[in-house]
Amino acid sequence: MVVAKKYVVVAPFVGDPKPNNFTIVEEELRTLEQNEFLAEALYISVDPYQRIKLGHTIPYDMIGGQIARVIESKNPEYPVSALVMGHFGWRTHTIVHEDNAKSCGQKPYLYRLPDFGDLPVSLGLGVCGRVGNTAYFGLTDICKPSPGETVVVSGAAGAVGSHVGQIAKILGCRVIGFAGTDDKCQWLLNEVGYDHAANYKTVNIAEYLKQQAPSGIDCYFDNVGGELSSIIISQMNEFGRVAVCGAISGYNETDPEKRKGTFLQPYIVGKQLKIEGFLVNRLTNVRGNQLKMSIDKNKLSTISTGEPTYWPTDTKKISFLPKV
Ligand SMILES: NC(=O)C1=CN([C@@H]2O[C@H](COP(=O)(O)OP(=O)(O)OC[C@H]3O[C@@H](n4cnc5c(N)ncnc54)[C@H](OP(=O)(O)O)[C@@H]3O)[C@@H](O)[C@H]2O)C=CC1
Ligand SMILES: CCCCCC(=O)/C=C/[C@@H]1[C@@H](C/C=C\CCCC(=O)O)[C@@H](O)C[C@H]1O
Repeated sequence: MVVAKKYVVVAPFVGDPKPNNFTIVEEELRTLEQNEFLAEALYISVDPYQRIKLGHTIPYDMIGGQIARVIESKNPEYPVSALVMGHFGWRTHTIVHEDNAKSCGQKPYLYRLPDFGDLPVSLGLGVCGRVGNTAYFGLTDICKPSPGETVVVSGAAGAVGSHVGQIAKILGCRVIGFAGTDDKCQWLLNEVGYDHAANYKTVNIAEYLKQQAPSGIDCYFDNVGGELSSIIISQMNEFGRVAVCGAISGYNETDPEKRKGTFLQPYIVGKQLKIEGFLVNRLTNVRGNQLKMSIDKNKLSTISTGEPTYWPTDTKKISFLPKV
């Protein structure tokens, strides 16, 4: 009999998530029924949305995507040793019934990974998975940048932002990023390929943008929300486009007073801006063929020719997950 270990959220998140928000529980798994398979986690994704996905009554099993290997199967579509991406949560072993997995709220819920060749399969959670798709579809479907335009990215050194910058450069744009340390900014400039990068904690953001984007901003990929975003949006050109991807500056903030923002409507109306929020699942569902292509061919072939680049993250044992 297989005993799974899983993370259970036992205390609500207040501020930064902490180890005592979780406990690890052992779960004895039953034998497989027809059409089920047993998946063993190889890589588990730790993402900002996991702390704000609401509607759960404590205690609940921690959510999240993982790359897993099929180690036992009664489903010919998922034979032993196949690799899958699935939203199984933070757990070591999962009995998966394809129909149940497909009806869970977080699409894309379950699919087999293509052969990644020499590339690490963890990319199925990164550039060849939701991270890459969020960057690619958010930028190209919503910002729709043209060559020569100026694109600003917040959360630029994060998983999504570092890919947005690379894709924008591939599309021929001038790219400016904001990140929270000088080291991250150097990395953006020297390795990721951003044209300009600044530490939003120490720089005068409005002045910096006037210097580095003297002709104004055409596209803004917003990962953070809050005051940084308000300053950027107030400097956009006529018909500028904003892809609102996330609002990480507020995820740990429990004081509603600190979430109040600048009155932006005059800029939005005066400059006739388009500001659109998105969840990557909508864009990948609409462009389902491209999602398949991106994990089958496009992303992998562009990686193997050198762009976009990915930076594998150190992997840790499951006991380290809350610290990540
Ligand atoms: N819409 C969608 O479908 C999806 C949205 N997202 C969103 O994309 C965003 C980025 O996700 P991802 O790249 O995976 O995250 P990462 O965890 O890789 O990076 C997030 C970065 O955000 C920065 N950050 C944290 N707090 C603040 C703050 N107060 N102000 C400005 N920056 C801050 C931090 O960098 P620093 O040190 O530079 O501050 C941090 O490293 C998130 O908002 C996430 O919710 C992600 C996936 C799908
Ligand atoms: C202010 C919320 C911004 C969330 C951005 C984000 O990281 C989205 C990630 C999605 C995630 C949906 C998570 C929260 C959405 C809240 C609304 C809801 O459906 O409850 C998940 O579904 C897949 C990620 O791409």
